[in-house]
Amino acid sequence: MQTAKVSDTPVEFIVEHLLKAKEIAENHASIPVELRDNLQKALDIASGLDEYLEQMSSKESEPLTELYRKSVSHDWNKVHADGKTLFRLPVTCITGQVEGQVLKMLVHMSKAKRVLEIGMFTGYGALSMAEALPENGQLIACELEPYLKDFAQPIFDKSPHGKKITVKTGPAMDTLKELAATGEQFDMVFIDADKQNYINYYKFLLDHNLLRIDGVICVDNTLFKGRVYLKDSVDEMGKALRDFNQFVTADPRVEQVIIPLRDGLTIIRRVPYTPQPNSQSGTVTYDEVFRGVQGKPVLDRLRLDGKVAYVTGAGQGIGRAFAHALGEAGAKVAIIDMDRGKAEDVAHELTLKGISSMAVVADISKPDDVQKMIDDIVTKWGTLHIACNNAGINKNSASEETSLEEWDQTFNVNLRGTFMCCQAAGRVMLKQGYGKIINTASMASLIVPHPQKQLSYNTSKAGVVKLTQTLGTEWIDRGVRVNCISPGIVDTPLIHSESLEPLVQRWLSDIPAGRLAQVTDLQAAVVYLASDASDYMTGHNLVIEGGQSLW
Ligand SMILES: C[S@@+](CC[C@H](N)C(=O)[O-])C[C@H]1O[C@@H](n2cnc3c(N)ncnc32)[C@H](O)[C@@H]1O
Repeated sequence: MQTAKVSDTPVEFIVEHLLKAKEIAENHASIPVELRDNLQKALDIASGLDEYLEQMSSKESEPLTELYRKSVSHDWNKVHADGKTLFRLPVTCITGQVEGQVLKMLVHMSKAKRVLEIGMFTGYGALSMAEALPENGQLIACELEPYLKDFAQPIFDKSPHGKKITVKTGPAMDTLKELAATGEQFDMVFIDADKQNYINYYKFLLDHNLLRIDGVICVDNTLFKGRVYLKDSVDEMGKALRDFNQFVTADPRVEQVIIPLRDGLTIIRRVPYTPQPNSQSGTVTYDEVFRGVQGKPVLDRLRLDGKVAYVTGAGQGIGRAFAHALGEAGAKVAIIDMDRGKAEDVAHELTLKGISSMAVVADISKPDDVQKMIDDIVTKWGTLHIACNNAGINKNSASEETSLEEWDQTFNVNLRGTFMCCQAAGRVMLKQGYGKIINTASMASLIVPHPQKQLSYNTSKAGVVKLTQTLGTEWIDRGVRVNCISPGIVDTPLIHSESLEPLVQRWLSDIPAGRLAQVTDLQAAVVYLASDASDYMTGHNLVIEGGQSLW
């Protein structure tokens, strides 16, 4: 990678001055050898830094390499002399590999979906950030010079991430006004344009809510060759950046840090700022609605970090989806299934996603298995907060022909098994004064699904609802909430079996939503019922059936 020939960053200036000092020392025989040695050591440390950072940071993608090469070999003086750009663009203004990698990391870490760049140049920073955006992510790049949009676009087009980038040409402040007028908001902003306007861009972003709370602003060149802190430095740009840094430091709406990378990169986070009551704060009501319960905004109250959960029947279908959802929300999850292979596969899936997980084999119709599964979880993770009793079976037969064997099998798993799980989990939870039990009931607890005949299933699921209501009211004053979820007809491979496939069309005509449920339609509900956000809900049957029970 080509290094800048003209000093541009504090480190490059340090190197330049050390080289001069070394030259002077070499021309003066009276300079002690010790001083020369120390100068050389300082020079080695300073001059090796940038190269080492480049070597030890992830390599850029091919489109970025091409973009960099094309940018540094372009004759920008000629472009300006030919009247193609308003200003003469110095090639040193390109964001390089290391800073590009930092920006990319920040997009990943902040989980940004919408990014704004102010000052694109040839698009190195824009493409670096776009590479970290999700498929549906969007980056808007503001650039004064239309020439640069035409320069960057062919390389953006070669990258699978280029389609996420929209370039808006013209003065950035005009674009910011347009974006504010349409109520746009961003998760991350990179300010890297005309230095004198930094403060105006920053103020506009915060004053017009263009940056979401907890969003991040990265600002380049905030050390400006060291001139922001050098006492004898008086040039316009250095002064603009010094004023900018001071303004940000005094702004209570943000937290910030300057990283001494290249010419200085400030990272600013917009914090949930609450002015002191009694200040000139108008009619703001400073209660939990405003601040969030325990200071947490509503989505944070759905998090399950530090919680221990289990899901029965988690080897496939709804249970697997529940286990993923609880894990994604932060819980450790025990995958319970009769089938060891399936339980281990799902536990492995969770581990791949960085979720703590364990596979437990249990037949929940057997009391010893149920007790052992609870003991295994408590032994491994010390406690249990969330019990998701989902395992169940469904057998079809005309009622006049339903055998006692079918009835008993269904009830043994669906109702007796669920009761045993509730009881064993409940004993741990009542002791600690906290727990969330979520049972899987069914829309069949409310209506009689047809034309299939499933008396024992329907009756057992109605029993699950009554079990839930009874436990939910009996245990809530000791901190244990019990609720259930009643899914409609869920699109699983079973539905597409030879015997059931012909019924699908019939069911669809009974469903206002016009489609079967996907297991993912149920995931948010289990997280809600498992979280503190649902603490006032107990004994509830949460029906998710696309409206089917209403027709
Ligand atoms: C330091 S370079 C940006 C480098 C770029 N972020 C990258 O990743 O390589 C500054 C850019 O800001 C643009 N610029 C300067 N004044 C501007 C303004 N008022 N509005 C929009 N862009 C501006 C310049 O044309 C130049 O391309």
